[in-house]
Amino acid sequence: MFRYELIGTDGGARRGVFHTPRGPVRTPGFMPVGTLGTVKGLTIDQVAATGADMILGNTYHLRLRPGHETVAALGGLHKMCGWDGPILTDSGGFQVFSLGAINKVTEHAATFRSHIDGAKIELTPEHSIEIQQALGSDVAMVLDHVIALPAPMTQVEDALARSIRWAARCRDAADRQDQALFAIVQGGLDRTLRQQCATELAAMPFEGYAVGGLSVGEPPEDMYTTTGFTTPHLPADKPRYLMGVGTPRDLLENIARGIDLFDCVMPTRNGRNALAFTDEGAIKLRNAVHKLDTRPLMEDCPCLACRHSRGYLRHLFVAGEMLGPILLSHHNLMYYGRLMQQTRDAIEAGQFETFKNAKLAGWGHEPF
Ligand SMILES: CC1(C)O[C@H]2[C@@H](O1)[C@@]1(COC(C)(C)O1)O[C@@H]2CNc1nc2cc3nc(N)[nH]c(=O)c3cc2[nH]1
Ligand SMILES: [Zn+2]
Repeated sequence: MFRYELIGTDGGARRGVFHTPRGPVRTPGFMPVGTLGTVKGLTIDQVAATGADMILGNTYHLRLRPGHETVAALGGLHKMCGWDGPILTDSGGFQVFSLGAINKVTEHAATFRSHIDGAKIELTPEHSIEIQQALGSDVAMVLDHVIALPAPMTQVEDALARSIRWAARCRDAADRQDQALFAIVQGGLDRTLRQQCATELAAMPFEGYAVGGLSVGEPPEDMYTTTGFTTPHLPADKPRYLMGVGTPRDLLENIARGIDLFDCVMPTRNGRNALAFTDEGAIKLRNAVHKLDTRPLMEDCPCLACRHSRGYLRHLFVAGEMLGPILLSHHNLMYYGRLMQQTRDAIEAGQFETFKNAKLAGWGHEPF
């Protein structure tokens, strides 16, 4: 049902395919974030046109609204959204700690109040799996205990140990052949803790392995270092997914360190805020400098925004027209999708290092 096929490597970079019952996921690959069953502002066909093979949904958000039983009654996440490719759902581990109002963590569960109506919700490893099964995602994530960095070492160790125990409970609860379960490595920025955690989870039967606890505000170099000493301890025959990452530079730096899959709100969130990703770095469309610019964002981009001029896009944002965020979200996801396609080609050609350096040079020093 689920199989990771390693096609080739170039240094630390891997070119592969993650085979799933709903189709193949080309790696390295980027997953657009569809938190509430929609990639904000885009139709599912527009998302497909960006080259995405798999999209992400969120257990925490969908549990609160419209509710996992409602999603199930509407035929499950795929049918409800109209996406018949693979869907990965995050477990709620991160959202409870980043969005959930006052939460309490015991061995049994993470308890929080809904940020929507204040209802008290108890998220156990078993309940997270139950929700993800009701949503019908192809890949489920274990429930983990994510803590904000920086944190005292004792707190990092405590959350790490709980995350491993919760991963085992998720493994026991996840009994569907058609739904993969990915483990999540924690351990802060500590080399020893990360390697211990990766090794312990690698000894358990998971279909994939995520590196969690990063992209939480740490300096990019610390993220890259941490990924670099974690991936060698993950199984080479399973996909590796770096959660919540990142900028185009983050993607290439982490692909160089053995990461296969990514998700991040940046392309869509920044798109809604008039920031465009291009090979020359970020373009802030509200800037007056674009007022009379007749050029598209990028000459060779097939997206919906690049049929128009920068001047028009700026006008849409200045006027507060809803088309602005829609067009720029499409461009940014197309940029990420094309970047991943170019990366896969570069790895196959044994040119990844040259390709990465050329991209970094084009993006400049403070790219995004
Ligand atoms: C809260 C919100 C919407 O999620 C995004 C975004 O803000 C923001 C805030 O600032 C940026 C960095 C741009 O990204 O951080 C989030 C992206 N970083 C991230 N997502 C994660 C999801 C995770 N899920 C689980 N189960 N376990 C994890 O350890 C985990 C770690 C993660 N790290
Ligand atoms: Zn474009």
